Amino acid sequence: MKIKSLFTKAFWLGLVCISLVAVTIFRLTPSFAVSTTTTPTAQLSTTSTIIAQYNSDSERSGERTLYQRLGGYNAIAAVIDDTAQNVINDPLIGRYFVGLSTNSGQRLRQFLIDQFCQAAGGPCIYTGRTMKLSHSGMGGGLTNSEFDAFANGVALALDKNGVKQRAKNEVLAFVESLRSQIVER
Ligand code: HEM
Repeated sequence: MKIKSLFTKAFWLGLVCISLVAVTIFRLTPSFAVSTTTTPTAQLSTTSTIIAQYNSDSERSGERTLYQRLGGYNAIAAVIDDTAQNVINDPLIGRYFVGLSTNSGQRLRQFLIDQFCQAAGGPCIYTGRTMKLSHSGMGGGLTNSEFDAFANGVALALDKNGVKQRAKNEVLAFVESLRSQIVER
C-alpha cells in the first residue's frame, strides 16, 4: 500500500517537473496569461499573442528589428504617406492613382502600411491580395521603368523621414524582392 502511494506521488511530481521544463523550453504560455483582459473577438486575442511573441523574440535576440529601427508603426505610416504623395505626383505613374475612390485610397494606404510593417518584423499582418494578383494587367502590364518610379518614390520618402542608410537599404531590398511579381513587360 505504501509503495503504491509513493509511486503515485512520484508520478505526479514527475508530471509537474516535465510540465515546468516544457513551459521553460518551449515558452508554452498558458492561455490565461496571453491577455489579462477579456478580448471580444478571436482576432484580438490572436493579435495579442503575436505582439507578445514579437516582443519576447526581439528581447531575446538583443538585436533591434528593422521595424524598431524605422521608428515603429507611426514612422512607417509617415513613410507610406510620403510615398503616396511621391507616386501620385510622378509623371510616369501618377495616372494609376488618380481615379481611386477615397475608400480605395484609404484601403491601399492601410495595405501598404501593413505590408511594410510586417516585412520589417513588426506586429502587423498583411491581409491584401498578392502582388501578382493586384497588379496583373494594370495599364496593359506594368514595366520595369514604372516599377523603378514607384521604388524611387519609396526611397525619397525614406530620405525625407531621416531613415538611416542600413534601414533604407533593407526596405529597398524588400521593395526590389517584389519586382518579379509586379512587372509584366
Ligand atoms: C514594390 C512596389 C509596389 C508595392 C509594394 C505595391 C503594393 C501594393 C499593395 C499592397 C496594393 C494593395 C493590394 C490589394 O488591393 O489587395 C497595391 C495596389 C495597387 N498598386 Fe501597387 N505596389 C507596388 C508597385 C506598384 C506600381 C509600380 C504601380 C503602378 C505603376 C502600382 C499601382 C497600384 C494600384 C493602382 C493599386 C490599386 C489596385 C486596386 O485597388 O485594385 N503599384 N499595391
